[in-house]
Amino acid sequence: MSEPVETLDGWYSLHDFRTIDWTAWKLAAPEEREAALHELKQLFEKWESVEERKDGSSGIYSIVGQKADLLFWNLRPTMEELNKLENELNKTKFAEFTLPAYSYVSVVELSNYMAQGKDPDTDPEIQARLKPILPKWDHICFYPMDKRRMGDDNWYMMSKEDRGKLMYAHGKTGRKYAGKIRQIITGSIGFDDWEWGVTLLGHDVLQFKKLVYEMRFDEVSARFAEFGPFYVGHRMEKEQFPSYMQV
Ligand code: VOV
Repeated sequence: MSEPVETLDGWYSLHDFRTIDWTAWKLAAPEEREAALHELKQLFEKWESVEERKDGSSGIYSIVGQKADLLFWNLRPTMEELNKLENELNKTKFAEFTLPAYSYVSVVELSNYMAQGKDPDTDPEIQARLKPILPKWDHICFYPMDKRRMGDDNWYMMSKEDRGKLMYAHGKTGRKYAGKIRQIITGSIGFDDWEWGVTLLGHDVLQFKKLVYEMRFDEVSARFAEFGPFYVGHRMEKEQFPSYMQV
């Protein structure tokens, strides 16, 4: 049997994709729309204060294309907190004008393929990666993925050493994009339909295409990666929200 790799697990993650019911929004009275936006602003402020206390992190994104209009991405120390937060959002007036588009439940994950003998509980760099305050970079790309289990291309039947070599080459490709793209890998085995969520943050949207394309040629992606739907979008400040919703 091949040996599993140990994972370090950090904050829990909920990617909550919504579609706006523009017809209902347009039909609503201006006071109703204003009240909905005011209530939502208060919720965003609450998320901001959680982030200031470093008890979690949140991002609001506008999604391009018909798969969704908005992404609310929240990271929290426990899954219960995410569940509470989701419920709170669902009870807002604003949520009455949204339809669920997609959601993804996972936990920030680091695998110890590249373990360097650091103590994960005290090492500040590892802790910052496990409990990431989302960088305020302009663009986001999210997709779920699996590692293939088919015939000779079965990731889970390979030795840890061989998997480690492929992951090393993967990391080498990724590091070429240092400063351009930040990746946050979240593990979702047992939580959601795919094995990992890949979230990329960048200053230039084109760099997502360049990185994902280049990685397709790495053996680990070429032989083993299966991909779900891709979502791409732009970060929004809470102050931009009223003009985004202006009709
Ligand atoms: C900025 C780009 C970038 C960089 C630097 C990077 C580096 C690294 C390192 C060093 C490691 C291993 C240790 C750890 O940190 O866990 C990983 C781990 C992982 N990655 Fe990665 N990855 C990137 C980017 C990056 C992308 C774009 C993808 C999607 C693949 C593609 O083809 O579309 C991806 C996937 C993953 C996954 C699913 C894992 C977990 C695999 C497992 O079996 O456990 N990743 N990744």
